[in-house]
Amino acid sequence: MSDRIPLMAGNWKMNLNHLEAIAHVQKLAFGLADKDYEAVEVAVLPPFVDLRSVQTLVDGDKLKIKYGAQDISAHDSGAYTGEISGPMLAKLRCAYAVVGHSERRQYHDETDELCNAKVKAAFRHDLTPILCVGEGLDVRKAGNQVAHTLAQVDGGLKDVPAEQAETIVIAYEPVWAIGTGEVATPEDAQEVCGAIRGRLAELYGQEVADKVRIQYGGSVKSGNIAAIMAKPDVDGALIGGASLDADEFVKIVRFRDQ
Ligand SMILES: O=C[C@H](O)COP(=O)(O)O
Repeated sequence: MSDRIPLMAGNWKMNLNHLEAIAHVQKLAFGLADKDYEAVEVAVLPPFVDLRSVQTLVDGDKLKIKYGAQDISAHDSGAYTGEISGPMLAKLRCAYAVVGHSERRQYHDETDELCNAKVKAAFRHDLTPILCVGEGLDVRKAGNQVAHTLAQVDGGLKDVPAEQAETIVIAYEPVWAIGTGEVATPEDAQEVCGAIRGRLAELYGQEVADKVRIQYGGSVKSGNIAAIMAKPDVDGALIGGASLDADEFVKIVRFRDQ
């Protein structure tokens, strides 16, 4: 039995302004106010402009909800218009920074090389990267999902030492299942999450591989989370659309109640 603590992270994407963010986190806090969820770590990943509001609420009310950013610059400062740096996120006491979400790879041409630089930038500032990997529909149809995803893992972790790698979170998100309602089967999720852990063992040894949390992402809802979480190599979920509904997100966090 794994002692990895599941991580349920809500990726709000480009939704909820800073006022809506406050109302939303208050609803989550209310829904998670008892002790039942303590064995699950809960995080929200709001747009950058919401982070200060979320920080103020979490600090002020001593909430256990963690928060992080949806992206991070590979650079620490300088003439990079529009970018947000690791030191800025660390100053806001972010716990996490998402790296290489498929929407960044698709719409902003983010490569494995850039993702690797962002992973290192996050570690430089004590932020935990959530490295997103996963195949598109064409790759899945060709049956190459494992090789494709492991190449992204290799690229993202290049020259990352074991003591950092053991703290990373990897999110397996088959692109064809994101926002489509098309959820991967628990077996699909396990196939690739298990392969990712196997690759981590090859790269860093089994002890490190056993510490890394691997999430599944793609049309997760309260109705399918329990079956996905029953798989041995799935340690949580990266939740998009369903995380915008506070009641639904709380139900996902409480997957063990089902
Ligand atoms: O980061 C979250 C994923 O892209 C999944 O999004 P979704 O739950 O809306 O399918």
